[in-house]
Parts: sequence; C-alpha cells; structure tokens
Amino acid sequence: MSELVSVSDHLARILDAIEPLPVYEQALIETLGLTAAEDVAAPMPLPAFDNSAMDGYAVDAQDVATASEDQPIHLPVVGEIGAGQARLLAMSPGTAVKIMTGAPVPQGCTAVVPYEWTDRGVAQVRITQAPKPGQHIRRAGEDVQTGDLVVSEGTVIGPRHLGLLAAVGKAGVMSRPRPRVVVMSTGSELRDPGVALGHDSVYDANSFMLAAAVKAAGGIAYRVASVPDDAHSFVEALGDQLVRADIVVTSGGVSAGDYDVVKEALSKLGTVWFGGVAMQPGKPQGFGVVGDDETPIFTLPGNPVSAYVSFMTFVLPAIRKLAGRRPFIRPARTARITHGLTSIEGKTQFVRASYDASVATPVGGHGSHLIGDLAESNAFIVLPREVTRVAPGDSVHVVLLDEDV
Ligand SMILES: Nc1nc2c(c(=O)[nH]1)N[C@H]1C(S)=C(S)[C@@H](COP(=O)(O)OP(=O)(O)OC[C@H]3O[C@@H](n4cnc5c(N)ncnc54)[C@H](O)[C@@H]3O)O[C@H]1N2
Ligand code: MOO
Repeated sequence: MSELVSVSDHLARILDAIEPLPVYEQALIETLGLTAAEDVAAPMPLPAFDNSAMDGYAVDAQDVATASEDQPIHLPVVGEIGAGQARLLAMSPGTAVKIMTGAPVPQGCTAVVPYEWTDRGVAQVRITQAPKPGQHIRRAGEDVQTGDLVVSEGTVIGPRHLGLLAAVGKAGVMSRPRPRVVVMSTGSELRDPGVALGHDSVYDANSFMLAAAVKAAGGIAYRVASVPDDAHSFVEALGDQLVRADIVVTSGGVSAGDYDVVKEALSKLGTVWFGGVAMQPGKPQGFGVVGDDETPIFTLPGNPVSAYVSFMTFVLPAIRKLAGRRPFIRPARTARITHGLTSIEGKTQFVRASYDASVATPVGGHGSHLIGDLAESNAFIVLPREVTRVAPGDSVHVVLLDEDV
C-alpha cells in the first residue's frame, strides 16, 4: 500500500493552493460576519456636536447656581430646540431655551436643567435645583474622535461593529465575500429525506451536514442533490456547478470500491490527487483543481463521520483562508480525558467527545458510520500519530466543533 500522507502535510498542501478571495467594498448591512479587509478610521467624531443628554432647559450654569426648592430661580424661555431642529444657534445670559435629548446645545449654554428640576414652564421656567457646570451636556468627540480606529483589519464584523460603523457614517466596508461552496454527495443508494426509502437505500445525510457546516463557517452553501455512481453523470453535474463555486466539496466514491465514481472520473484529469491521509476516520482523501478556472475540489470519504472529520480538518481552514479569517486552523485546547483509549500507531485519531470545563468524555465507538454518536458530541479529542494509548485523567488535545474563533 502506498505511503500515507500526514494530516499536517495534506492541510499544508491545501492551504498553499487556496488564495483569499478578492476584496471589495460591500454594503454595510451585508458585512455582518465578514472579515474587515481594511483599518477603518472614524471620519468624524462621536458625538458629532455638543448635545443635551436630557429633555429640559439649556441655561448658563452661573445663572442658576443658587437655585433650590426654597429659593427657586425664574428664567424667561426664549426658544425651543428639538433633535434635528436647530435653528437657534446661540442664547443670551439670563435666559433659558427648551431643549430635547440629542439636540445641539446652543452657544452660551453651559448646562442643561432636566424637566424634573423645573415647573416645565412655557414662557418662563421655575428652576429648583442647580446643575453643575457642564452637567447633562454630551461633548463632541467624548466617545470617538476623528481618526480613531473603529474597526481594524481582520476583525469579524458583528452587530456592535455595524452599529459603530453606521454611527460614523460608513456606508460600506472593504471585505472579502462569503466563500461559495458547492456540496455534492455521490452514491446510487442515496435518497433525499422525505421520500420513501428502499431496503437498499439510505438518506443523504452528508450533503445536508456539510452544507450546514459551510454555513456555520460563514460560507454560502449550494447543496446539489446526490449524484448516482456513474462517471458521466458526475462529470456533467460537476461541470454545471463550477460557475458558482469558489470551492467544491464532494462526499463518497473515493475508496477502493468497484463504483468509486469520484475517483474514477477525476483521476483521468491528472489535476486531483487521490490517496490516503494518516488519520482515522477520514483516510481516503482527494484534493486538487477542476475546470477552466482551476476551482479547488475536496473529495471527502462517504462515511458520514469521516466526511465530517475531513470537513473540519481540511475544508474549514480553506473556507476561512478564502474569507481572510484568522486563525485558519481551529486552535486546540487541553482537557483531562475521563476514560482510557487505544489508538492505531501512525494515524492521527479523531475521537468524538463531549467537552465541558476542561474535561473530555469520549462518546460512542470508532465506527465512521456512527452519526448518532457524532451528533451527541461537541468536540474531537485529537490523538497524535505516535500515541497508541491514553489513560483516564491524561491530558489530551481537544478541538471544539461549534466554537466560532
Ligand atoms: N477495500 C477497501 N474498502 C474501503 C476502504 C479501503 O481502504 N479499502 N476504506 C474505507 C474507508 S476508511 C472509508 S471512509 C470508506 C470511504 O468510501 P467512499 O468515500 O468511497 O464512500 P462510499 O463507498 O460512497 O460510502 C461509504 C459509506 O458511507 C455511506 N454514505 C456515502 N455517502 C453518504 C451520504 N451522503 N449520506 C449518508 N451516508 C453516506 C455509504 O452508504 C456507505 O455506507 O470506504 C471504506 N471502504
Ligand atoms: O475514513 Mo474511513 O474513515 O476510516 O471509515
């Protein structure tokens, strides 16, 4: 049997072949979850101008410094300023101007008296409490100053970043688009959920699981209905899909069977490598490029757990690289394992596990058809090639499956 390639060598070959997608300016609302490809400096301060923090009266603090319940101060009300209505730009000493929260304070105003400290007078106002100088005035630039970095390159844009970008008037951000990933499963035995199942057929779990994993990774998934084990149909279906693919992910048809259609169809091209990776599950793998645009293609093994482990190990880092999102590879954590395990020497072992608070509990058996166990787990314990045995309480590396780092 030919030599197995290590997980890290296969991943390195994949990442070498993947180029981040080109950057362009995208409308602000579309950038949620995308990685900023520029440092965004605030083009304006926040607040943009001195404004009132309260509904009340703009005054000169000196005029009302002695105001109290016992000795109220009366001032004439000479105007009114609402948010978005600032015709009155200045006020004279000895007067008050009605002002609403967010409205620009007029020149000459050094404090705002909230309604609660007044009789809410219209022509004249009775003030019974003295504001400190500057009280209830929100100063221009006290939050963000012009030129401040509001989003740095590499930031994954979330709702709060979007809010800030909108607040400083940015209508778009330079970013990379969501990678478009075509997911195709192969196998004449596959049926879509919802249709009747013959005694020799199975529901197509992989294309749903992989398309969902693409979305969870921030990509756009195009799931293609399963293709039968026929090289001509496969090549035709693949050709139809390339126009909308940044990468293609197939499952099934890559081992040693008589109907391993993916391998049969793509081997002829000479642009896709097929071979074994030293891992369990997930040994039979293929990676290369197809079509005029040399679209990267991942041909994952068909057993559902193998397909998922392969996705998380090889496809996820590629999607992240396309999107310019770091780190490409999900960082491992350290955990205490609850049970002992054995592992085949020379293969990286991915053990389904449930992880909580630095403790990892293996879930289910080794079989790569055990999708029930897979769904119960939230982590893989990763045992390196040289490790053949771990004891309960040993420290192990764990990769969390749902963490969005
Ligand atoms: N003689 C050998 N046989 C096998 C080897 C080997 O080295 N020599 N490798 C085994 C390993 S490891 C794996 S993994 C599988 C991979 O096989 P394929 O990629 O060719 O996948 P298929 O044969 O098409 O299917 C395998 C298995 O998975 C089920 N399957 C496939 N697609 C789906 C799907 N979309 N949804 C649900 N289940 C799916 C399929 O029905 C089979 O049971 O090969 C071993 N054999
Ligand atoms: O990839 Mo196979 O994973 O060992 O069943």
